[in-house]
Amino acid sequence: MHDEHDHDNPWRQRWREGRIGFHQDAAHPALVRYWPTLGVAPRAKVLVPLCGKSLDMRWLARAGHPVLGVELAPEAVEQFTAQSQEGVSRYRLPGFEVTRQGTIELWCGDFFHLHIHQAFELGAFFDRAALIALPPATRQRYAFHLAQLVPPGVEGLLIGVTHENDGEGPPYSVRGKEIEALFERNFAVTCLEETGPDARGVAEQVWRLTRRGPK
Ligand SMILES: C[S@@+](CC[C@H](N)C(=O)[O-])C[C@H]1O[C@@H](n2cnc3c(N)ncnc32)[C@H](O)[C@@H]1O
Repeated sequence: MHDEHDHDNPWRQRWREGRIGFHQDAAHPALVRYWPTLGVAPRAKVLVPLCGKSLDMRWLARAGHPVLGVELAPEAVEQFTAQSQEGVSRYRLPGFEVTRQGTIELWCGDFFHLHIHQAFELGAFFDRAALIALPPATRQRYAFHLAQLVPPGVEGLLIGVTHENDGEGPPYSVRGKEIEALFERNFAVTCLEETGPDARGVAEQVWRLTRRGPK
């Protein structure tokens, strides 16, 4: 099987070469706008799959949430922790090298290897450019895996994009119908906002997902 940790993994190459155009220099505006409208408990731990070095994690931590980010590229983890003066501690878990800075834990490894027993106490999740970073078949695995990790009642935001070059990515264009087909079985799915296409024809959608099932 393809080893996601492989040095030749395309994402590892991107990070090594600094081709990280997806990174934003501030927390995502939709996180700031919509997070407070979710029913997430104040100190709930937030899972950030495929987290990169996103400042969304700093925003969530400042809002009082412990954060568990999962990221394949050690470069992303190093660059993230270097943004702050705060001390860092490191330890190993099966499949992951964990770096902790304050209330933020970055688990370096393959998201698909994150086991439900390692992901206990997750109270929310935030996906910006995670699902849409993945090709179609892997998106199904992602939706299923996320559903396995979070207990019923847990809420999260998912920020995706659509564009005209269907089939090309990342970022892949993932339309509303596909989001619903991927998640509806296990989540209540609501579109909160759709921004019109920008100059490159890329439109952004903000989704609220609530894990179904008895609490
Ligand atoms: C499009 S970027 C988005 C990063 C971040 N969410 C942001 O908004 O800046 C996708 C990230 O997922 C990471 N990644 C890809 N596949 C992964 C996997 N299977 N497990 C963990 N991280 C992965 C990549 O290295 C990359 O940093």
